[in-house]
Amino acid sequence: MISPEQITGLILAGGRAQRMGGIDKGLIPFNGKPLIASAITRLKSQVGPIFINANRNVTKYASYGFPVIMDETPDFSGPLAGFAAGLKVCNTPYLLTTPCDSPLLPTDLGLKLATEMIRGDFQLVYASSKEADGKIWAQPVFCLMRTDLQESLKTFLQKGDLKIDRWFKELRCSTVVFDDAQVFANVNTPEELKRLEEASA
Ligand SMILES: Nc1nc2c(ncn2[C@@H]2O[C@H](COP(=O)(O)OP(=O)(O)OP(=O)(O)O)[C@@H](O)[C@H]2O)c(=O)[nH]1
Ligand SMILES: [Mg+2]
Repeated sequence: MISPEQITGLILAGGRAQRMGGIDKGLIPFNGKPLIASAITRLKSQVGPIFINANRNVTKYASYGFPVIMDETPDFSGPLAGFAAGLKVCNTPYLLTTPCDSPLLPTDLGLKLATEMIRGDFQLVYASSKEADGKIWAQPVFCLMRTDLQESLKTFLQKGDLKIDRWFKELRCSTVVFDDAQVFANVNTPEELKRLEEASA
C-alpha cells in the first residue's frame, strides 16, 4: 500500500502553449479560475507535498503556496524536462505528475496508479483513457513513478532523447485504463477551452 504522504505531486506547467498562442496555459481562466487552481484542488488530497513546474511567471505560480521549480534546461524540451526537475527535488519515494491543462483530472488518479504499481512491482505506471469508440489512448503525463528513477531519466536525457514513450520502454512499466475519457480532457486551443468550459459548467 502506498499512502498519499509517500507521494509528491508535480503539476507540469512548463510548456510553451503554442497552440494557445504562446500564453502561459496554467494561468488562463477556466470557468472563472486559472487552470492551475483546478489541478491543485483535484490533486491536493491525493499527495503529500506539491511542486509546480513552470518556466515563466514563477511569482504568479508561487502565489498558490507551493514551491515552483523550473526546468534545468531553458529550451522548452518537453515534459520529461519537468519530470527531471521534479525527481530532483522529490523527498518522498514516489512522484505523481499531472499537466496544468486538464482541469477535470481524476480524483482517484494516485490511488489507482499506486495500486497497480504495488501489484506488479512496477517502476512507473501511467494512465490511459478508453475513448467513446473503444480505443485506448496513453495519457503519459499522468504518471506515477518511483523517485529512484532520477538517474535513469538523467542518463536518458543526456543521450539527447526527449520522447516520453521511449523512456517508458526502458522501464518496468504498466498502465491503468480509466473508462471515463472526459477526466483527461485537456485544453490545447482556445476552441477546446470554450468547449470544455461549456461541457463542465
Ligand atoms: N517542464 C516542461 N513541461 C512541458 C514542456 N513542454 C510541455 N510541457 C508540459 O507537458 C504537458 C503537455 O504538453 P502540451 O499540452 O503539449 O502543452 P504545451 O507544450 O505547453 O502546448 P503546445 O505548445 O501547444 O504543444 C503540459 O502540462 C505542459 O506544460 C517543457 O518544455 N517543459
Ligand atoms: Mg506540447
